[in-house]
Amino acid sequence: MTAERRPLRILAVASGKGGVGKSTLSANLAIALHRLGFKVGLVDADIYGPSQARLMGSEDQKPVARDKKLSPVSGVMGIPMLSMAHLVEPGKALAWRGPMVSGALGQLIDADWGDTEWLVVDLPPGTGDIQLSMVQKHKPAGAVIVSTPQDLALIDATRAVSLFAQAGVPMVGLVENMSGYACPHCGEISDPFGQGGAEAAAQDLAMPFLGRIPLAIDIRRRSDAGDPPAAGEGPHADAFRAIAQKVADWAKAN
Ligand SMILES: Nc1ncnc2c1ncn2[C@@H]1O[C@H](COP(=O)(O)OP(=O)(O)OP(=O)(O)O)[C@@H](O)[C@H]1O
Repeated sequence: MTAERRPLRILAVASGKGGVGKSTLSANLAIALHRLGFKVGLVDADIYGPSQARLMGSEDQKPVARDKKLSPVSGVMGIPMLSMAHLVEPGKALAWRGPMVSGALGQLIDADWGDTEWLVVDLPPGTGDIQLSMVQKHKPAGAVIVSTPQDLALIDATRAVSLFAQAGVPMVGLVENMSGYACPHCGEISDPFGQGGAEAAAQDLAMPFLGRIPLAIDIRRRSDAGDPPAAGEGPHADAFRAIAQKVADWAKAN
């Protein structure tokens, strides 16, 4: 009875640029952390373009509200989660201004998360209203930045890093996604976006490099089908687990 309830801590997953695989990483990271024994939940903070309901195979579920608090739905491996996709009709555009979006984000984050200890929050790309609301109101315990290896994405990633740094949010590290493509026919590895860019950028920014995820058809196919590779076995699951392990080490030390 006297045991202290552990506060829910937020792990923000962000990128400067869109389409670099932030949602894919967030879903797989949440699953990999869950498999490492962490009590994780997942919030899709991409209010205008939510994708986590699909990635986590929970599109058909509707959250209920109890005492004005939403109860999360259940994603892959029973991970509690919430996304605007659970609350609005599929395909319907949300024409909302900043304050409404910030209110919606608050409803998702301040839901009834039970004994969840870590909330992985998938942010929309860039440094706009949602990101500001996130750092000012919800104070993440740490941020993971996702980038592809090419220069333009890395410049944008640097901007995202700077937003969190200005707000005093600790950096967990940088993940390089879509690095190296293995041809499914001949096995030859090519680097459509260059190689090693994110690791070098992490060094320049004096932040840890958490690892790389290859550009792989299987990752796209399984994630888009609501069965993310981190939930299975194989080299992709191993790659996500290795990143989750580094995040877990950081979490234990902080
Ligand atoms: N490592 C990968 N290999 C292959 N496809 C990937 C990989 N990572 C992401 N994708 C695919 O790229 C597309 C964009 O990924 P995702 O939606 O995760 O990016 P995002 O950064 O969250 O995008 P947005 O800016 O729209 O929020 C998706 O179709 C996803 O399946």
